[in-house]
Amino acid sequence: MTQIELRGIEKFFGAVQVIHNLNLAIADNEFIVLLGQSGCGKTTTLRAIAGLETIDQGDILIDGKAVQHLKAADRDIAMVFQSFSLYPHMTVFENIAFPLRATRMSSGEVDKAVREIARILRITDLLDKKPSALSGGDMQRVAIGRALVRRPKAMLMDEPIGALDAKLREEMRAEIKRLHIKQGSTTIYVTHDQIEAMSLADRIVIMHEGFIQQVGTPDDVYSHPANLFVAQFVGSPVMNVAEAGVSEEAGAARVTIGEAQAGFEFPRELLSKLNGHSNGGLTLGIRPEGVLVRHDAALGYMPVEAQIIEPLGSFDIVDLKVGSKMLRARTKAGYVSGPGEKVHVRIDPEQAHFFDAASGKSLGVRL
Ligand SMILES: Nc1ncnc2c1ncn2[C@@H]1O[C@H](COP(=O)(O)OP(=O)(O)OP(=O)(O)O)[C@@H](O)[C@H]1O
Repeated sequence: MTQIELRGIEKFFGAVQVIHNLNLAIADNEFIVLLGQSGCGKTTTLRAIAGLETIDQGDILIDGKAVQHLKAADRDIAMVFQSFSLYPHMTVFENIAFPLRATRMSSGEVDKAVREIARILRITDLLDKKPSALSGGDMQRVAIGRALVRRPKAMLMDEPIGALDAKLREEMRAEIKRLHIKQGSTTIYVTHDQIEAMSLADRIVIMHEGFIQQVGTPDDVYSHPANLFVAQFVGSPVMNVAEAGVSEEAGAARVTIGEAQAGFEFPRELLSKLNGHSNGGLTLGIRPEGVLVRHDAALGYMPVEAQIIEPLGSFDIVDLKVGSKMLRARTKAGYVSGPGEKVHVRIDPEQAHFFDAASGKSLGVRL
């Protein structure tokens, strides 16, 4: 049982504040991913939990006990870094056994513990090898084994697979997930890779410039982004955003973007749901899969010209000019044959997001 709670954490480096009033409660066995661009404060947060960095304000509680004044060694937390920090002169077995040597375990118990963790990580056949004989992925498996072998209260991982090539990263991602399901330890994982975050996390913490932007399940942050930053940070290709105008016309709501004369038809209830934001200061967000494209004219569809087509294998991303604004749509591969083709476009109201243009906050409108 390990719960971790961060309360009102503030951190300065000199005069620069890099963490602002950070609050987060992590449940037992939860896999939390801190996600954000380089420099947003993820690593500093992780190091503060581990005790490798001091904090200027706030409390770090492990199982309800404040630990911010404890040394790293007294917090019983293991950490895995991006660089493979193995001892080169020791075998894999000795590397994994190392944290246990300082304990009172008998050599028989150490042997058993190392073999058990090696079995879970599928590295039993590597136990007699030296790190120099291992691939990058195997080195990181050993580093994870060494971190887990003493059954720490929590596992912290800082971009543990960031240095591996794409194929290996994918493999290791699955491995880390499998390991977590099997071992079930409270884990905090730092990455700037949203696919890694989406595939691993129970909940994702999205950070920007030292502030938490949103905490939620992968589906929450993708389907209900709290603000424009999250909306554009999560999802690839990125969400289209455009300043929008909303008016009432013929019993329906009409949403215009990019100074286009014609607008997109939305259900009338949009007007009441926008709560007075319909007079301006509104930003529309729509993911490429919410931009619907068809060849022939149909009710509610606007004629437009395709600009650029990006084939991405199983689907294409097609740039469409709507007034002065470019909207990116996701279509079946080859659906639009080339630039200049005339197609018809519509925005799926159910997939539309509306934000306050000034604050960037989501207005929480669901149609
Ligand atoms: N020891 C330090 N001294 C001064 N500034 C630091 C120190 N460590 C980090 N910073 C600054 O604090 C901010 C947050 O850094 P941090 O490493 O936590 O970000 P990050 O999101 O983990 O980024 P990255 O993915 O690049 O590690 C950055 O602006 C960084 O330059």
